[in-house]
Amino acid sequence: ARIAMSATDRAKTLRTLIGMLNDASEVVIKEWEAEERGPINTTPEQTRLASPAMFEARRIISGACGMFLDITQEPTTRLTEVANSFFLSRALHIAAKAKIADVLSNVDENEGLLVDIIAMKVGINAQKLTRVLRTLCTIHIFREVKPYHFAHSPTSRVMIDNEYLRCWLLLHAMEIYSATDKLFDLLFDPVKTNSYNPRESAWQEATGDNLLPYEYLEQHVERPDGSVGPRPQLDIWSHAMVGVGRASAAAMYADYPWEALGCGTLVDVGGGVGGTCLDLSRKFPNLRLVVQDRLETIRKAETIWMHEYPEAIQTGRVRLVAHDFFAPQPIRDADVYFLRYVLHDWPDDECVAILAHLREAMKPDSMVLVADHVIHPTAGSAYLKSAPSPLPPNYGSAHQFENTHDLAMMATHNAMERTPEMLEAVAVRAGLHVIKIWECRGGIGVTELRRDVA
Ligand SMILES: C[S@@+](CC[C@H](N)C(=O)[O-])C[C@H]1O[C@@H](n2cnc3c(N)ncnc32)[C@H](O)[C@@H]1O
Repeated sequence: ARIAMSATDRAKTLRTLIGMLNDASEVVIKEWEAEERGPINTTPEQTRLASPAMFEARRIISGACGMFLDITQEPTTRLTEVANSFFLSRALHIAAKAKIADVLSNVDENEGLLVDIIAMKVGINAQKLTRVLRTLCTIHIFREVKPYHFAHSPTSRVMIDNEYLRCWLLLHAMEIYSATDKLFDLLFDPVKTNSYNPRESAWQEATGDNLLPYEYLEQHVERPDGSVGPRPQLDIWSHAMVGVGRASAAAMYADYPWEALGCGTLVDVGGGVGGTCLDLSRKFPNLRLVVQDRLETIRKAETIWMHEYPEAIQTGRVRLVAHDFFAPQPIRDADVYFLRYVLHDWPDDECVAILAHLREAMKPDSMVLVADHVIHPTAGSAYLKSAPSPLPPNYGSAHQFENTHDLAMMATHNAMERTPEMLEAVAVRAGLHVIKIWECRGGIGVTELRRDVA
């Protein structure tokens, strides 16, 4: 039988949502006022990190607006909008590639810049560019201040002279975008649909070889300027990772109790060039740190650290060590084995292998800290705080990015973001358990794994 909400129920839900929007808006307004009164010289890190109240208010507003639209919109209209919303992404990709934000950086907010001038600078037909920009203006990215004259909106302004962000936006426009097209066929292929082989993902279908994303990006090719070297996309990826890492890192430092680690040893497994450890070593001078990654990455790390923080290396407080995380862990009995953005790159069997090597090296009170996006199941999780009713337990629309990013992991690595329950299932196979999750304001969570449940 069809179950439809009665008019009375719908009205009740709508009114509750309006109440929530009202209350959350007051929190946001108070924060804005406090910001205006507050000290001007906050560090960029503090500026980016919302207070816990602001973070919660934003989640509620986003979830409530999503639900409000769903209830009030005509269903076919809404479904149609979702079906072609990839053109919104495409319009943003085009604006990022054309560096429209920089072209408009000094333009008068009331006058705007005539589209013909913008078009000439970026090399796109003026009428077509108008339509791309109007698509974005409709969702409040840029503004058309008078006919054919464009200026910044508060949101588009963030893109000015922000190469890290530009690369992060563009990242979604390249192989990941082509892979979404291949995912469509792949999921219906009776054999390939069941593969969790990282070399059989939509990425390989899109690139036409069997290389993993990083192998592909690092592959030496002839570049547009005639030189031979890694693919030009690698630069965009590297910049994008710095940008996104910085944005989520501030919340991770603020919302996990790092001080409690005292003068313990933390091994950053698959730690890249050691960006997290660079921050941790400055903020928590008592910590002893080991960065492990593949040899080529560790070589890059050595150059960076000798420039950024040579004393940490010279005194031996920070060590940079080449190590394959699919081999036995050489550093035994460390207090913490830390994995940021590592497990989400791998299917379950590979994660079990990585964790089993750590389990083998752990003393009884060692822990593994996994920093990754946490998928909050739509029907809720015992490990995570549920949103207030009538929002879905995972805050609905406010959780959208975690889910779409999970699909990006599916398309690029045949891997996944995990729910706490999925991570627990993987951990158990390696002899570990999920003990606690610190939900950080930046969208990632820090999950503590131990050998024994206390
Ligand atoms: C997404 S990056 C995350 C880097 C770092 N943890 C961070 O949060 O910035 C994944 C890292 O895993 C490393 N990696 C991949 N395969 C590895 C392996 N078999 N052994 C060690 N590191 C590996 C890569 O070189 C890369 O630095």
